[in-house]
Formats: sequence, C-alpha cells, structure tokens
Amino acid sequence: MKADRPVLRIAVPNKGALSEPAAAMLREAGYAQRTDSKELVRLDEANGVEFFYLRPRDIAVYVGEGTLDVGITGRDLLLDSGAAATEQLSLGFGASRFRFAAPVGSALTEQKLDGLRVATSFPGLVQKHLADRGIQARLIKLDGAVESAIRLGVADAIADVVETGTTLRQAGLELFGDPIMTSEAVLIRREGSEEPAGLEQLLRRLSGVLVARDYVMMDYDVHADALDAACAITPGYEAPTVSALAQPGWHAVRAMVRRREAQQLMDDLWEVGARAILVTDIAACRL
Ligand SMILES: Nc1ncnc2c1ncn2[C@@H]1O[C@H](COP(=O)(O)OP(=O)(O)OP(=O)(O)O)[C@@H](O)[C@H]1O
Ligand SMILES: O=P(O)(O)OC[C@H]1O[C@H](OP(=O)(O)OP(=O)(O)O)[C@H](O)[C@@H]1O
Ligand SMILES: [Mg+2]
Repeated sequence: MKADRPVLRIAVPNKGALSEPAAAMLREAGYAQRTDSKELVRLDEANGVEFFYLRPRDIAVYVGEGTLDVGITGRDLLLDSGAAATEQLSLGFGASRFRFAAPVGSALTEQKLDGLRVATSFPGLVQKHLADRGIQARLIKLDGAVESAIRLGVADAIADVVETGTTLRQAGLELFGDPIMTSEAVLIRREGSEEPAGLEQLLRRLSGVLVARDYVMMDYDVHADALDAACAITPGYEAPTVSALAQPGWHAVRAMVRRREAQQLMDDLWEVGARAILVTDIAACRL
C-alpha cells in the first residue's frame, strides 16, 4: 500500500444489474474484489483502496454524506436520491432508459397523467419530471416488480427502468411519452468535495479499462505508394506509428482503432493495398 496516503473508500453495488459488471471492471483495473457475495467489505491493501458492498440505491447517500469517497451506481439512482453527489466518469455498462408505460391500447400521454396514479420505485425522478411539466399525478411508491402494479389495481401507469423491454411486454404494457432519462453506471463523488487522495489513480485505471474495451491494436504492412491512403484510414488515437520494413519500399504501420470498426477498416486497408493486417486486443493501457 502507498503508506503516504489514506485509503480510498469506494462503494460498489452488492447485488442487482450493476453488481457483476462493476466488480468485473474493478478486477480488470487491477483491484482485488470479494470472492463471496456475503462479504460486505474488502480491503485491497496493495492498491490503497477499500471496497464497501452496498445496495445500489444507497450508494449515492453514503457518497453524498461524505462517509465514502466515491461510488459506482446508476445515473437514475443518483438523480432519484437527490444526494449531494456528482458524476465523475461514465463507466459504459448498465445502460437503460427510464420510461412511462401503460396497458397496450390505453393511448395514455404524459398530459393525461394529471389526476392518475403512477407506480414507481423512483419517486424523486418521476415527481421532478412531472412537476417540471405542471402535471399532478399521485405517485405510488413500490420497491420492485412495478410492472404488476396496474394489473393488480394500485396504479393507472408506471414509470420504470427499461433495458430490453421484455418485462414490459410480458406484463402487457407499452411505452408512452418521451424517455424520462437515459442511464448507465457512473462513478460518483461528493459535490464540492476536496479531491480524495487516490482518486486520480482510480480514474486513470478505469479510463484505461474503457479504452482497452473499446479499442484494438491494428498492424499491417503497406507499400510507400499507399502509405498516406492507409494512414488516412487508420489515423490512430493520436497518430499511427510507421516503421521501415526490411523489404525496401515497404512500411509497417501500427494504430489503435475502434473495435466495432475493425472489420470495415481491414476491408478498406486491403482495398488500398495493405497486407498482413493483424488485429490484437489491448489488455490494459494508460493514455
Ligand atoms: N436490466 C436492468 N434491470 C434493472 N436495472 C438495470 C438494468 N440495466 C441497468 N440497470 C440499472 O441498475 C440500477 C438498478 O439496480 P437494481 O435494479 O439492480 O437495484 P434495485 O432494483 O434497487 O435492486 P433489486 O432489483 O435487487 O431489488 C439502475 O441504475 C438501473 O438503471
Ligand atoms: O427491459 P428489461 O430487460 O425487461 O429490464 C427491465 C426490468 O429489470 C428491472 O427489474 P429487476 O430485475 O431489477 O427487478 P425489480 O423490478 O424487482 O427491481 C427493472 O425494474 C425492470 O423491471
Ligand atoms: Mg431492480
């Protein structure tokens, strides 16, 4: 452990949709994670951090109160909590939308919610959304399985997290209105707090994981005649590395490219005459 700085205290979801991907990302960033889902605290002495496994909904509260330095939670949960915490980094997993829904064919609109009952586990988020539009609905606060609320007669509409839409469809519901918000997992920290020691290193590591997941390394050989055209196809993160091959007139080029574009770029490079085009994963990086 870095003896010269206090341990950075990090809140991590202990269950639910964000729990596994959050632990996987931290592991990929080189941190020790719990091996048993009953473990509530894990000290990673070598890296000077301590992980607290908490309900995703409670994480913004601990961070907002300043009892923990940073936390991983959903943007929707952060806003719903009203806690004094802000987003520091988007983590690229746990994407979802927060939407209104009602029984298929009910032709509801946001305006028609006036005077109706809306069931949700995110009352803070929904209350603010409706108040901003001058709509007065009665919020029915539920803990989960909100999609059943209409069928069971406690609500006329719901507002809930939608990922694939399967749960909604199976409950005979359809979306209406614009998305209330889009969400994903975010790293949060207390609003206006002094930067905690060790945060910069955590951010560099997590950003490194994001880049390593999003990019691959592309290598190829190309003749001098086509070098400019090839480099234009793979301009790299900053610039491609070009080195001379032992064969006169030929160059080896190395550049980072977006993983999802790699196949198309290989086709384009082949067209301009590049050969021996290789793609490799990036295991870790600091840019
Ligand atoms: N398919 C999904 N289902 C539920 N939440 C998801 C999904 N995808 C992403 N999320 C995000 O996960 C967070 C909610 O976490 P989760 O549903 O796991 O907590 P919870 O509802 O409080 O716990 P639990 O469901 O275990 O009672 C929100 O930020 C939500 O946007
Ligand atoms: O669009 P989908 O892919 O179907 O996913 C969305 C569903 O998943 C979540 O439920 P969760 O499993 O967290 O249960 P809960 O309702 O009890 O929180 C969310 O509340 C929706 O019900
Ligand atoms: Mg849930």
